[in-house]
Amino acid sequence: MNPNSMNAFFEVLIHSMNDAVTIVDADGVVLYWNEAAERTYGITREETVGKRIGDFFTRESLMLYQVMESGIPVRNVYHEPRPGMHVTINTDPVYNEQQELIGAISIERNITSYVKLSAELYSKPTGQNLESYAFPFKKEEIDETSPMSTLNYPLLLVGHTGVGKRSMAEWLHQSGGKQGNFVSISCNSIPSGLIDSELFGFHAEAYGETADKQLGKLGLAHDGTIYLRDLHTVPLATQEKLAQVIHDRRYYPVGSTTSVPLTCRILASAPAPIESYVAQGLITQDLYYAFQTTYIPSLQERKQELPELCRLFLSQAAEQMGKRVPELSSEVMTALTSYNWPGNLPELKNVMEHIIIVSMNHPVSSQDLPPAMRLTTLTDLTEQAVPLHVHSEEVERAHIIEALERTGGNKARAARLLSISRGALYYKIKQYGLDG
Ligand SMILES: Nc1ncnc2c1ncn2[C@@H]1O[C@H](COP(=O)(O)OP(=O)(O)OP(=O)(O)O)[C@@H](O)[C@H]1O
Repeated sequence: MNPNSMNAFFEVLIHSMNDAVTIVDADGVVLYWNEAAERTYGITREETVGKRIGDFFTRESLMLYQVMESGIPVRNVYHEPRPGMHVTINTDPVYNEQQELIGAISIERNITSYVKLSAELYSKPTGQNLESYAFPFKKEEIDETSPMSTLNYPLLLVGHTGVGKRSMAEWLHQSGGKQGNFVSISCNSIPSGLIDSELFGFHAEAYGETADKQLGKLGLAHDGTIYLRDLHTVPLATQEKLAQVIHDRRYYPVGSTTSVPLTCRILASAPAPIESYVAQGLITQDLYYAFQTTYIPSLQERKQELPELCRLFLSQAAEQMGKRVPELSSEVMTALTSYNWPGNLPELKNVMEHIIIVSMNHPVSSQDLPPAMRLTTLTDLTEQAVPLHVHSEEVERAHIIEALERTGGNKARAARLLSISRGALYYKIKQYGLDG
């Protein structure tokens, strides 16, 4: 394909994008200004193309100049270009084949509707029970006949650490109207030699123990639910027995030749991706297929629920500490949404507790967040005064006049404000005939 056709494709691509695209040459002169940019800023292509970007925008243009100077791209910089409009910006320098700088591209994603939605969801209580609302599955969404709600159906909850598997299991137990206990067992904390008796109990005669100690966790969960956390750490021989128990719905206490009926529901958890644990032989095929498997998404896959979860954990922490539940500003919600949450719900809980401890102001600002999740804003990146070289001559002249007026004619201070040397300012004052 010839390069001109390729250019035609790129041009259509850029103009059809929903993100605002600005392309400037190495002097900051606008080469491209797509339709989304026209919509976002209310300035037409005809007005911008061929002009210096600095004549229209200060901070945005500075970022383009900065990446051209540093050669380092910037990602996900948050900016509120006008009140109520929220964007995140990616900017990259562009080089030709000889590695010479030829300009820069900035792509701005308008996240206003998302930020507004988050703020709305955060501020409008739904009137539902928060605990259950905070689960990735809604009670009414779970079909009565689905394995998730069907009583006594063994269910394996798969997901990364801290996604809420245990809470989900407890909720299934409670909402299933079980009479018996919810008994949880962390399989990786039990020495492998003891796990069988821990689960199945043992025959009193074989060990001479008291009657109370005969019951294993399966027995203690009579008419209730047993939750086996980290199923993949159960020794393989015990896994085979468990698969058999699920199949027969009966089990043998250790040392006994008489089987007893299984009267509880078995729920278990394992990390994702479960298939790799099965492939590695850490979970036997028999046991894996004895369960229905349900994937619990990580927090970064269910960010739409962040406002609810924030509200839940904030109110829990506030109640514990006897404090008021603070408002979260849209800037904070944007920062929380941009973060990836590798630690899932416990990390979110922790951050909400941190906010309650440190926040003195209402609403909470992004400064109240732990440093790793504070937003980089355009203002952070472009804090210094506006250097003169970003503007065209006409605008440059106006800026010099303004700087001189602001400093009462003090040329040294005006030069500092414009980020140029005093000598350069004298030269420009003369060039623009401002010395009369
Ligand atoms: N729906 C919910 N409502 C309230 N708190 C919740 C909810 N879901 C999870 N949590 C909280 O999130 C934290 C992590 O949840 P949980 O212990 O259930 O995760 P997990 O996936 O079982 O963790 P692990 O991988 O360590 O076994 C807990 O503090 C729990 O109280």
